Amino acid sequence: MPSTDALVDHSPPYPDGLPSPRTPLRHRRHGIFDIAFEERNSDPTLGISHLILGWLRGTRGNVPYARRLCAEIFSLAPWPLLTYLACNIWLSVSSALNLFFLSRLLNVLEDSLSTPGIQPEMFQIIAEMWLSFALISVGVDRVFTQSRDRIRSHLRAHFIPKLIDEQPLLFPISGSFDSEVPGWNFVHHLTRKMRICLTLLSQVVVLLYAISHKQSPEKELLMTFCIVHPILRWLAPSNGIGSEGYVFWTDSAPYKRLKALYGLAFSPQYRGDLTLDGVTSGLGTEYRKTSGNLGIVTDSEPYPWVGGLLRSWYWDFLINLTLDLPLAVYALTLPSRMSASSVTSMALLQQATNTLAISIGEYGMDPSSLSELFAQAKWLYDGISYESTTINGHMPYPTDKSKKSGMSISFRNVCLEYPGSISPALDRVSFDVSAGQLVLVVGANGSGKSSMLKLLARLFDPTMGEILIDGNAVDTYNVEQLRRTMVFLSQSPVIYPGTVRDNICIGLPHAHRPGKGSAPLDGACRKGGCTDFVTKLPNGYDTQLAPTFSFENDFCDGTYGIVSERLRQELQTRRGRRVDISGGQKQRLAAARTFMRMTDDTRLVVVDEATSSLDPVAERDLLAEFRASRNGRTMIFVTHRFHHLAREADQIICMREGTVVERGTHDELINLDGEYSKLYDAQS
Ligand SMILES: Nc1ncnc2c1ncn2[C@@H]1O[C@H](COP(=O)(O)OP(=O)(O)OP(=O)(O)O)[C@@H](O)[C@H]1O
Repeated sequence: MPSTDALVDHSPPYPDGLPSPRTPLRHRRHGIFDIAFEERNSDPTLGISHLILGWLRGTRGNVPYARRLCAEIFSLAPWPLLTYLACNIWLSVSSALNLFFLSRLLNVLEDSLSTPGIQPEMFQIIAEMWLSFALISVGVDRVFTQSRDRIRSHLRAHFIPKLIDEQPLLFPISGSFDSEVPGWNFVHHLTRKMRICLTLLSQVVVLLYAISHKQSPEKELLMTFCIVHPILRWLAPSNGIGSEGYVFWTDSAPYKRLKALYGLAFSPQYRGDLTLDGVTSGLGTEYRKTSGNLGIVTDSEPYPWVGGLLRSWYWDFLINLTLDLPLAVYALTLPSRMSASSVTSMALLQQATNTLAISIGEYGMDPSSLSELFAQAKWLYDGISYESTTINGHMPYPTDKSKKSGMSISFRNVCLEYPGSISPALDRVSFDVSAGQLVLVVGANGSGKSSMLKLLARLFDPTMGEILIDGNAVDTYNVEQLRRTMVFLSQSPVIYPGTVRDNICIGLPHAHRPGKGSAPLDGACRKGGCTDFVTKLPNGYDTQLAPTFSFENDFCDGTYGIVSERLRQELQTRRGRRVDISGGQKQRLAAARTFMRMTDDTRLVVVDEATSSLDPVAERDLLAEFRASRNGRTMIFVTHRFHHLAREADQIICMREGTVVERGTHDELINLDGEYSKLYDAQS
């Protein structure tokens, strides 16, 4: 298998520290959806001790990372962090405090009912405290947001550059961080856990306090009934699905088709092509027909809050029943003792029980376990200290900087198999390219031309065989230095989010970045054939080609609520206009980028089918510019339209199905009447 970081997903298959699932998967059906989940702890005799032991075993290894992250965050932003924690503590206990004041107020009310006209100062104190409490809550809310944003800014500024500096193209970021601000998820969920626990604790204390201060004989009974609901809610067994997470999918063809039709009808990106493809009507009819095929089914996605998914119906029934138990018992069994005061007390107790139930529900919904959070801390430090698995040699390249020459390349029985593919992309490929040669690589689609060239830049390593550069195995050289001497213009050039200037100068060290209107930038632009269209852009080199940021996501597209047309236009002007450029212009811009990167150290230039969108004149001019910049460098062209390069090439490598079938000059190959002559004739 090719040993390459770009190919191999290094993110842990299962979060470090979590027990690796050994039990078989269980499946359930929910409407048109299939659900799969892992059943943990199927042996009931192992019980809770097994769970705790498993948790400890899984988490222990990551505790040092979590501790290190906590310490690092504290040293980065001590005051914002302390403020954030203090706010969290306040917000945790505020609902309990609220209840406490309410209970005190009701007690005073009760007392004043039995002894009219007393305790006006008590009323005043409670009212003042209540008001201050409300005011403090407003303040805390704002300070909470500010401290949160400060911590996030510190984390972003601290961790992202560290992660980016460590071989950004190779580190498998996706799957390891679920936040744009590394470390934030850890802080957020850890404090959330603390908050939920504190909330629960304070609410239980207030509830017990409220009950214990009642001077009624049924106190114990009440206390029991108030606690039954939360306890039941906590302990009610789930049917296995909710305990660790689950995946769901559907095989329903009509449902998938409905989704696709919806996407076609409402996604602006398809509009133009749909019209060109003649799909201007009939989508509605198709939708109606498919909808009929699907029928009336349960198609709400099986999220945990969907009724009946997590617990059996009788547990849900019991939980609901116990919610109103205190009031029901009070009303049914003790009617003789009911008074106005006991009704208000009951209302209070009921509210306390409900709040507690909500908090417990929130605890149950908290998706991240501590072990996952600790594993996230480990991922972060793994990312920072990430070392590429690509073998990095110690030999500098070029070995002799003063000698300006091209790169000599040899492939010896090179094979490449992409992970998961059924046939090799390259099968025992061998050839030699001398320094300074102009080489043409030709062959049908999928014959392995691009794969072969990517091996030179060590985007992948061969599965078998050997590649030599200037007579030495490619992995004896320092990868970075080797790559710096190669310039690639690829088949589908990417336009990066940024300005025209950013796009041409990307990859240049900051010190070498040209200023406004500098000669190297103008030169690269001219050689790439983009001077004309760039000068016509609204801001020339500084035209933004794609937005550098976007807040368009599932929740928000820069608007909130129902906005007027005037507001939309305001947003449009403020957001800045995105300039779209054509496919050919993109190729020209990418070519300019390639010329910009050519320096005295460049030993190899690879142009991989990079002129497919250019008009014939632009293609001819661009290839002429490349040839003019040869200057002793080795140059490899991959192209399907090669007749005007064929005679000039020192060597033509002709490929078919991952192997080199013919190799030589044009004159040698054309008379063979083989693959090459077939391809050549097809162009004429
Ligand atoms: N990243 C990849 N993962 C898996 N398979 C790949 C990958 N890239 C290429 N392939 C497969 O490898 C084979 C060779 O592809 P390659 O792109 O090298 O051919 P090509 O000669 O450059 O084709 P074209 O002329 O269409 O550009 C193809 O079968 C392709 O499907």
